[in-house]
This record gives sequence, C-alpha cells and structure tokens, in this order.
Amino acid sequence: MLSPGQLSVLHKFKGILFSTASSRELLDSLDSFDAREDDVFLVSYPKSGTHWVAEVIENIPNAKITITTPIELGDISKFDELKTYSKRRVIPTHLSYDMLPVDIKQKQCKVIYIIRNPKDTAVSLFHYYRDNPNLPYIETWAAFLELFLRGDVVYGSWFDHVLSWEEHKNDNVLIIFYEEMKKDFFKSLKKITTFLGMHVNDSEINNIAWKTSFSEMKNKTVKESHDPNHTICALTSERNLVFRKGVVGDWINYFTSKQKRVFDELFTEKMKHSELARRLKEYS
Ligand SMILES: Nc1ncnc2c1ncn2[C@@H]1O[C@H](COP(=O)(O)OS(=O)(=O)O)[C@@H](OP(=O)(O)O)[C@H]1O
Repeated sequence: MLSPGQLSVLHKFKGILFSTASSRELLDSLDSFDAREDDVFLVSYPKSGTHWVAEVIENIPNAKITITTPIELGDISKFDELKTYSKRRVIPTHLSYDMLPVDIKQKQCKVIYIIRNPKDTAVSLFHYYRDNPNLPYIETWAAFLELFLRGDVVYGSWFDHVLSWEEHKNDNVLIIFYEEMKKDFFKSLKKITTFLGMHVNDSEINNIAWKTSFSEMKNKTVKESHDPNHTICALTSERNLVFRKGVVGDWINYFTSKQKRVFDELFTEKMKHSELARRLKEYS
C-alpha cells in the first residue's frame, strides 16, 4: 500500500494512478482536444522505449515534424500550447486506448505503439520509482512487483494497457517492439519511415542508428543541457533519469524463480487471447 505521503506525488483518475503533473482538469477534458489529421501519436506504457523512438523520428532527415510534450502533461492550457506548433506534430503519451481523446480516434490519426517485454518494463519502472522524485519511493523490488502485478502503478496495469491497444489495432496503428529495435534496428526504422510516409537511404539509416544508440543518447544527455519544459514523459523533466541500462533481459537479475512463475502465470491468464503474447514470450 502507498502511504499518504507517497500518494501526494500521484493522484487517481478513473481508478488509474497519474503524476500530479497531469492535472485532473486536463485529464477530465482530454476529449475536447482537436486533433489534426496528420498528427502522429507516440504511445507506450512507461519505460518501453519512448525516448528512443522519439529520437529516431527526430533524426529522420527532412522529417518536418515537431515532437511535443505529452498530451497528458500540464493543465488545461495544454491544448492552446499544442495549437502553436505549425509543423506536423508528433505527440507522446502513456495513455491507454480508452483514455485517448476521441478526436484522435475519429480522425484516425497515426499511432506508433511501442511495446517491451513486461518483465524488463517492470524492472525499469522499479528503478524509475526509486530515482525519480516525482514518483513514490518503494523500498524493495518484491514490494514494487506486487504493485506492478496489481496494476497499482502509474498508468495502471501493463496488461490492460497493451490489450487496450491490441484490441484497436488497425492500419493506422504501428506496433514496434523494443527488442526488435535492439535486434534489427534497420528493419524497425524502415517500418517507422514507411508508416510515416518518409524515405531514408542506407547512409542516413547508419547515421540515425549511431545517433540514437543507447550510449550516444546517454552521453548527449550528460553533456548537453535540455529544456526542462520539453519532456517526452509526463513523469519527469530530467532526461538523465531515463537512460539506465538499455538492455534486453535485465529482469533475470531481479526476479526470483517464484516471482517468475507468478508473473508467467498471470501473463498466460491475462494474455490468453493476445496475438502479441507469442512475440513477447520470445523476447522475455
Ligand atoms: N537508445 C536506446 N537504446 C536502448 N534502450 C534505450 C534507449 N534509450 C532509452 N532506452 C531505455 O528505454 C527505457 C526508458 O523507456 P521510455 O523512454 O519509454 O521511458 S519513459 O517512461 O518515457 O520515461 C530505459 O530502459 P532501462 O535502461 O531498462 O531502464 C532506457 O534505458
């Protein structure tokens, strides 16, 4: 259970935990957002590789886009801020499908949904909870894992999030796997550019791969100061909290065999109708 002090950095909206940086008024008025037909939404459950994909898109030559701050970050003035962008907007969010503004669904805006195997996602989120002053400090991995499995963490249950998006997958939704980006970056990049109607040649791909490698992104964050008002994740404006290990399979260093069994049983039960489950199992 979260103590009252821990809850002060989070609040519940429609049963889901959000950072207090996402105001209740904004969450309540999401359906009044006016989407543009060429908007692109960069959607993920936290810690799935959002910053990486954002950096990839930003580095596509002649992309003519602006990456905005998350749609759920801030107060009611958010929609006025989003109106000020003249270029094609790439808008990040950790919202589940159900909470996404209705106009985005009606206009069938493009969505890139980034997904990562849930065990690594949980470990990454555990560290985020510990390092990020905007999130409650959870003493132990075991205590955090219980919260994660109950969906009592920011943005709710990983299972509900992923299933909400899988259920609404259509030609306007591209699903990108973190692990596939690690394994075959070229293939993932080609999928992204084709989906966005952009073109990159081989030397440009090499350049993007280099600029968006984990070490390069981490170094850049250490060396360069970033505009604190410009963040990809509504849970922090401090980019240095984002780049931790950037590997596949770190979960093995945290899960006991019992925790793995409990996790796998829940995964099998919750994901029994999911087509994504097979690939996610391959990646865990
Ligand atoms: N370039 C690159 N290559 C590989 N991995 C990368 C890269 N950039 C970010 N990361 C890792 O992605 C994790 C953070 O995910 P998000 O960007 O979705 O986090 S956030 O919720 O939006 O803050 C987080 O994972 P962990 O290292 O496992 O914690 C980051 O390190």
